[in-house]
Amino acid sequence: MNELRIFSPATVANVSCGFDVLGFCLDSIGDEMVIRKTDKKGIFITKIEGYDLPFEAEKNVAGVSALAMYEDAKPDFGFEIEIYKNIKPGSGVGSSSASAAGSVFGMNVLLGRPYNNTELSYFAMKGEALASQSEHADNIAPALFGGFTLVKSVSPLEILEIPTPNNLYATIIHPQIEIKTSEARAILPKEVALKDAILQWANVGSLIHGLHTNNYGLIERSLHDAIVEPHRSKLIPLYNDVKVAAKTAGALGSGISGSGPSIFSLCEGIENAKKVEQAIRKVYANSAIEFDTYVSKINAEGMKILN
Ligand SMILES: Nc1ncnc2c1ncn2[C@@H]1O[C@H](COP(=O)(O)OP(=O)(O)O)[C@@H](O)[C@H]1O
Ligand SMILES: N[C@@H](CCOP(=O)(O)O)C(=O)O
Repeated sequence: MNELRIFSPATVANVSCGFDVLGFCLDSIGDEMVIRKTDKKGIFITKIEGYDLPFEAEKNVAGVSALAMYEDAKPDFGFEIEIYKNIKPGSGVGSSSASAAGSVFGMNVLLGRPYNNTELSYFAMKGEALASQSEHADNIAPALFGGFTLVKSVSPLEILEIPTPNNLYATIIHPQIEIKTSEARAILPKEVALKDAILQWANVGSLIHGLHTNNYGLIERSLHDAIVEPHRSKLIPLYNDVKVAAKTAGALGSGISGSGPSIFSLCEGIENAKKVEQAIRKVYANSAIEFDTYVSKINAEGMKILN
């Protein structure tokens, strides 16, 4: 095989209480990428459609992760990368991670799959660091593994796959403003109060237990963020109104998706997820801000090979 086209999914990182460690993979939003072997050695980004992004491999997250893997694999050929972007950069649903993870996923298939998903996450993290100025894998791991993932540690990289209750859906609203992950990280405090840390690790533990035991009530009671949301929510217009509307319409809970501005809600069942979508659309419909909404099953598979 010399060429393949992939679907590289969007993700929701953090999942309220799990800043930098928890994430899940979406089904209905993502980019497409074509990865092709070429005789000329090196990494070449040859096409980008959808958004204006750099073609130089060193300046594009897809190129940086590809170079990290290429330097390790040392093949006697090169790769061309085409990026068909649907996920707006700065959206908070893993625009950068879809590209950073997509290039290495596709190259790995063309190389005969020498790397496992954790190794691919390691290379992808190098690309993600270009966009966010930080090496985290909570947006990359779910794109590569699918489902929910927990990044237990980045050095050494250890990623755990968490089971997803069958009837769990996500509703996303993406207000069309750009928040760069690097900027949303820069406003966070360097230290946290012990009382907030206690709340947070109790919620992370109970959210993981709720996911393992299909306990929607426990998931609902765990979707709280005492540490990051108070700072970042100020960057997102109508944030609290969306949370209240989603809860009133039956969501288990809502939070900032990744570094924002997208807001996710988790819902039991597709009917609930669609009701929540209608309710949060009404919140933004009365504003001057353009927005998109999506309802998605949790994508258990992650990346998909299209042909
Ligand atoms: N292939 C790429 N896809 C998306 N963003 C990229 C890519 N390459 C470089 N970037 C840069 O990364 C930044 C967007 O990443 P980030 O702020 O993390 O947004 P998101 O939360 O949507 O992933 C922008 O500055 C963008 O120019
Ligand atoms: N944990 C990171 C996740 C960023 O995700 P993205 O989808 O906004 O790229 C953070 O919150 O900074």
